[in-house]
Amino acid sequence: MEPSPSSPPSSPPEILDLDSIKALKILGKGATGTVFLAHDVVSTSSSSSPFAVKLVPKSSASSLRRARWEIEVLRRLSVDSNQNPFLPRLLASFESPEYFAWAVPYCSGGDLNVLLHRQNDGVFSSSVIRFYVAEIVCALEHLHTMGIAYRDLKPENILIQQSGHVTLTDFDLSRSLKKPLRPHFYQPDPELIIDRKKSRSFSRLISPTAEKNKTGLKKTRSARVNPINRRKTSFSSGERSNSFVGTDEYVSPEVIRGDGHDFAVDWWALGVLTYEMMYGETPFKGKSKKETFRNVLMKEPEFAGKPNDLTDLIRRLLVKDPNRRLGCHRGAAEIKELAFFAGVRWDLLTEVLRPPFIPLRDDGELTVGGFDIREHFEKLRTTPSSAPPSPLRSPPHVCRKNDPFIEF
Ligand SMILES: Nc1ncnc2c1ncn2[C@@H]1O[C@H](COP(=O)(O)OP(=O)(O)OP(=O)(O)O)[C@@H](O)[C@H]1O
Repeated sequence: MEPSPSSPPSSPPEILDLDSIKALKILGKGATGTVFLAHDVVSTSSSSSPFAVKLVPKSSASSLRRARWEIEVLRRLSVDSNQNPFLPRLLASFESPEYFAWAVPYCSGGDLNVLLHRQNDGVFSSSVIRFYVAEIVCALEHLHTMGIAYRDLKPENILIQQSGHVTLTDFDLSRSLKKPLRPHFYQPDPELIIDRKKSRSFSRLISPTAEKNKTGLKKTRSARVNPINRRKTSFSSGERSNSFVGTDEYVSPEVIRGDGHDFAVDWWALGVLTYEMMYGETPFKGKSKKETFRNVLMKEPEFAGKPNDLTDLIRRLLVKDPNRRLGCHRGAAEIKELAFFAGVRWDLLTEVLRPPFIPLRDDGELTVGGFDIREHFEKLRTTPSSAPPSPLRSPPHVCRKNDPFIEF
């Protein structure tokens, strides 16, 4: 049973002791915070592995609210009975008058944007897309059953764990909505739960219908829309939100129109993401934000080549009317039933031992020395316009392609 949004964690997360940790490098910098790779310099345990620490300055009421909310979501995801393999948990947190800091497990494979960009033609094969989309569907399904709309799905927010499985990150734009009342909303189709005994390699967990993508379209990084309120936020029934949030190429028509939105915004964004993984570019990108938004509202996505199960999935997710969009009635169950996922053993996803890309192990070289996160924060605070020192920046993550996986 899912805990209610107000369920307390089974054990309170620890206080992050900044005196006992050192940062090894900067993993990423977003609009609100800086994420460090850190390790515990006090712990004598040989098993203490590096973790990620996000530091968010209390620079405005909105950053304060969003950081508090992100910690709250992570706290809920850390409740024993509510953990999900494709979502992070909170390891520890700390609040000072100037900032919030919190620790989550380190994802050594970097993000999906970098991984996609590193492919020769900037696209994934349909079997790789199937693997990532299946895991993302499960993560979104879990959030939705908690009553949380994620609202910021994009490649930059999908991290690759050391195991090669995905983790969603960045919950500051997510929103608590009333859980769907329809009784069968999240009931999986029993026929999708298939024989557990077969191989644990993902290549055998799915149908071998990989069709090669032949486009070589260029990849661009999507820009985040400032979370501004288009209209006064109102929750008439608690089921819809009117705030205008997201990343412009990923924003759904209902958000642009300011109609109010619900969980269907995540299924729209999943359609954009899947398209981007297939073609290397998002479907509605224009020369300006205005043109992008016009395309989102008016233009149908273009598909090169013959229609197939993958384009069918994307087409159904990119339906402009949220009430006719795939997932709007029975949630993830509707998506899991599509032909593109035929043969996927949803209950075995985490047991796939050979995901498409496995990060190279770099833990050994990482756990020596480091710098003080607070000193780094102070330096940035006193020189606000200066960029973070470049040597601290993370080099592009290197993943090894999992050769057996790409065979089918
Ligand atoms: N657990 C993690 N392991 C490895 N890298 C991480 C982790 N968490 C975050 N990162 C890196 O840091 C980047 C920024 O993280 P995050 O998106 O949480 O920050 P943000 O300030 O909220 O960004 P945004 O502007 O998108 O809101 C990510 O894109 C990723 O590259």
